Amino acid sequence: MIKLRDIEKKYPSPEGGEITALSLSRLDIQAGEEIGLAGASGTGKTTLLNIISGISLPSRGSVRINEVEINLLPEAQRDLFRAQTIGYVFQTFNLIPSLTAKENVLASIVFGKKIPAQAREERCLALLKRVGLSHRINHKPGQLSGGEQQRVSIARALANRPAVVIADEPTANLDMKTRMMVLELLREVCRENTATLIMATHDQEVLKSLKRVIDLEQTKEGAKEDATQDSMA
Ligand SMILES: Nc1ncnc2c1ncn2[C@@H]1O[C@H](COP(=O)(O)OP(=O)(O)OP(=O)(O)O)[C@@H](O)[C@H]1O
Repeated sequence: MIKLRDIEKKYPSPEGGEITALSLSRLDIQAGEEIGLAGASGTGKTTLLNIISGISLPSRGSVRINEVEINLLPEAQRDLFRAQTIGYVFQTFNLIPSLTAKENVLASIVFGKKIPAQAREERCLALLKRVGLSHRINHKPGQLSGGEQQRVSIARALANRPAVVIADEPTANLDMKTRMMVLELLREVCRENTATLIMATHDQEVLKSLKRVIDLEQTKEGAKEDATQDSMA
């Protein structure tokens, strides 16, 4: 359901010339898969997540999600497609500081779907309950722990019942105990919603627990031309 072909992402270098942030000949991801993205700092993990989600466009190549070539969509349509299809869990949570946990989740429901206000509210409360935060719905991000904020951001990412959940280092800012709990929660809720999960991480324990890992370091060095080859960790 996700197909990437001949992807290249270049950025202008501050010193002049260009930086190739990502070069990937082919990547296919099936619906419902759980994928880990590995590779040292700077190998292009965030770049790839941003390209899959349509946050940024590749310099070359095509990105198809459910047969829609998102890199060809005008920006407004691409934004709507992303809001309806993709849930993004950011490393730094990216919650709106002035809104409560419930309002943060509510704010991310796409109004284009014409969901009645009461149903929206019920969905938010159900998601916050699912992530174990029924007792914190009126807390603002500054009144929540790191693990709690990350759980709000998971609830928010799922608010539109996305087909694809993208998580960029979802456990990086959490302590050891919270890390595995947040990770398991993320995987469980994706399974319940039959959502595809794509997760960039440096965490070797997390990578070991995943069936399919794509190592961008290897693709970058040319050791592995085809990133669809899996590494069973
Ligand atoms: N806007 C930009 N302009 C110029 N270079 C950029 C830009 N964004 C990223 N890069 C470069 O592209 C490369 C890939 O960056 P990216 O953030 O995707 O790496 P990453 O694998 O996610 O790293 P990390 O594990 O440290 O988060 C890096 O070398 C980075 O310096």
